[in-house]
Amino acid sequence: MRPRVIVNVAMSADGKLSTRERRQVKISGNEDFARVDRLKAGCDAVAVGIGTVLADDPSLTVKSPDLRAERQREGRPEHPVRVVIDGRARTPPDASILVKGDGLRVIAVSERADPAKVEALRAKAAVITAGKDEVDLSRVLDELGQMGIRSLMVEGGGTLIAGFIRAGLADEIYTYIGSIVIGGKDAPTLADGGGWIRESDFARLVLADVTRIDDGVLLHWMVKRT
Ligand SMILES: NC(=O)C1=CN([C@@H]2O[C@H](COP(=O)(O)OP(=O)(O)OC[C@H]3O[C@@H](n4cnc5c(N)ncnc54)[C@H](O)[C@@H]3O)[C@@H](O)[C@H]2O)C=CC1
Ligand SMILES: Nc1nc(O)c(N)c(N[C@@H]2O[C@H](COP(=O)(O)O)[C@@H](O)[C@H]2O)n1
Repeated sequence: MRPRVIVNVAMSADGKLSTRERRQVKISGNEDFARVDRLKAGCDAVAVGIGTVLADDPSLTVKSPDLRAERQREGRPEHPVRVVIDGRARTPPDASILVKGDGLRVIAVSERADPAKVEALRAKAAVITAGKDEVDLSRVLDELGQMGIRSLMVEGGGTLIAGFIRAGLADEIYTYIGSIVIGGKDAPTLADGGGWIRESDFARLVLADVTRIDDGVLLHWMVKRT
């Protein structure tokens, strides 16, 4: 059974995830970061693209000691399984996602990844090879499902999220819209890459909830199945 895919991003009022040079920006306030931590703690796994690892060096750990303790009481590991979608095996061996906090890591690579880099990563993570040039996200979800993962939070960035949407694999999207304008036509957005041209290809969403948080607003969308 494939995991349910829940996308979460924070964007500026003009829809940007970071600056045009891909520098991380604090968009969420404390209340929203706490919500993100709860969402992550409720999921079996959390994924980012290699672009986010190289730009932000996130750890993707659960930050709240109470939430980590709750997971352990429930017989779950302290942190969700941390997953990097990394076609060419470019994850640095000292990346925070590999060295901070206990628990399983999964790196999903394509057949084009350098075998020596893949072998080096195997010392720190389970490696899934799926897809010829790009990572085949559908196969990755199948493999994660076989590992018992039922829910996957996708934290970004925009290229990876577009990949999940394009493949029809995203189930829910949380967008926190903060009270800043970042600007720049080349700054990352929720769904980067080539985008879609035909209206029939656009993902269709149903608005499930709207909540004021900090100085912004949280939108919770369900992705319509076509
Ligand atoms: N505000 C927020 O909530 C967040 C912001 N960000 C920002 O996003 C930026 C990074 O985003 P991106 O550069 O778009 O990188 P990304 O994190 O989306 O990674 C994209 C890369 O993943 C690899 N990939 C392999 N297979 C793929 C597939 N099937 N589909 C898509 N990608 C695949 C490709 O090498 C691709 O270039 C950073 O500036 C970061 O700060 C990232 C996460 C959350
Ligand atoms: N939810 C949210 N709000 C913001 O304002 C952000 N800048 C981000 N960024 C993403 O959060 C991840 C950080 O992970 P760790 O704290 O290192 O575990 C990372 O993927 C950022 O891009 N998110």
